Amino acid sequence: MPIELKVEKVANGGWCVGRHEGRVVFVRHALPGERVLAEVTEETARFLRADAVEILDPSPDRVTPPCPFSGPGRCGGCDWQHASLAAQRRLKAEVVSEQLRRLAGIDRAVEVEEVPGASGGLGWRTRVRFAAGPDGRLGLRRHRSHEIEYVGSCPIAHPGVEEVGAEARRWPGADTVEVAVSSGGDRAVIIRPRRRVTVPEVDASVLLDQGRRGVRVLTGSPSLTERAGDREFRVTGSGFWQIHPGAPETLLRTVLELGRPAPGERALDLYCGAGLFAAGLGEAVGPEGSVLGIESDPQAVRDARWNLRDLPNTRIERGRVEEALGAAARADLVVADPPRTGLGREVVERIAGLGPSRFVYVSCDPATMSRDIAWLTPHGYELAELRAFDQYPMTHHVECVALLVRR
Ligand SMILES: C[S@@+](CC[C@H](N)C(=O)[O-])C[C@H]1O[C@@H](n2cnc3c(N)ncnc32)[C@H](O)[C@@H]1O
Repeated sequence: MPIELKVEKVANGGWCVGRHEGRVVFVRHALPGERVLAEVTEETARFLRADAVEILDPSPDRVTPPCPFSGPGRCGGCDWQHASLAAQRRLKAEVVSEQLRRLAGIDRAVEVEEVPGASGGLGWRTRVRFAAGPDGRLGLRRHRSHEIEYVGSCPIAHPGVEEVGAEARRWPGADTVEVAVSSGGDRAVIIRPRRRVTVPEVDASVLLDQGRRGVRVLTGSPSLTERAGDREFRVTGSGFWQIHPGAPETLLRTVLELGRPAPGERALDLYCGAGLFAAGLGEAVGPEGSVLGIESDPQAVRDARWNLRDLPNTRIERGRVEEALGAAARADLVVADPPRTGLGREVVERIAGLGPSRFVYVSCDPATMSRDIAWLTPHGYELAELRAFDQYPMTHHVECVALLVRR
């Protein structure tokens, strides 16, 4: 039986908050201010989760979703297809502000900026990992489910991903099939096999089999070429690279603007991936300065070392930041771009112990970022600037770049 809800404010993670018989309800497919009928999808003692299945009073921000596969019980890839792009950015800004206030005690108005390269919030995703069903058909996972929504196409995928045509083929034996297009013009298909895969014909220059024993090249070369500014980066297989085409340059520029690396300084790039920020830092600090990048993925470390081979002042250390940071001595500037889980207390304390005058925190989760900022505050750091970017339109995700300075 659906329940009737008056939807209140937005919450982190693509939910809005309502109330039912004294319990909080986290509701998807709704917008603040709406009255909806919602189907309960999960019930705990403290809260309910629900999907809005009928909109009784729609918000003026509601639009017809551009994707025919989105909606209650359908593809779980997007959260805000039913909101205008302006409303999505407003909701994300509210979430970042709220997390900073609640978890770090900081009152700050936030504006979420557009990232160039995604007209109307569509056609931006340069890497899409499809799940393969038992018959080899491809689709995307439903929200909080292993079930697959068999999408004929994905409107947030970059046109190059769609041109590969992977969703139109069958991939018997595959577990997942990732399609990646690079700014250097490569089109790659990376297959994770469940058993022997029968590979269909697709329009890709690179075909890789990324099994348990590493990357096996079926066609082309094992790596893609990405470009940011006037530099080229090698990224092997499904190694990390920002998935919005405008993100590498936007983030690199913002990191350098906020961090202001100066000639002769010592900088760290934690969770450095293929070396995007380390490259910019290495150029800025010059031959008298130095940059240490730390990264745990062995293939990303090999890529970063290759990408920075013309910058002898940069060094990449392979290891988990939690352990490898112990060997670092002092730093003028620290840049960190951790996964969604954030830094954690141990890494926060190690960073503070290095005594940088500036710390630039690149984060894809405003909750863990705000928590880490709260842990940095007693060490004498304060939030000086914050930029937020709509790097994942149609989803609830938002990218922040925060500058913390030592008082
Ligand atoms: C969000 S990506 C950032 C990469 C890079 N800054 C970029 O923009 O291309 C995070 C990176 O951290 C690495 N990573 C994850 N956990 C780590 C850890 N505990 N220590 C070191 N690196 C880690 C991942 O392999 C990934 O390359």
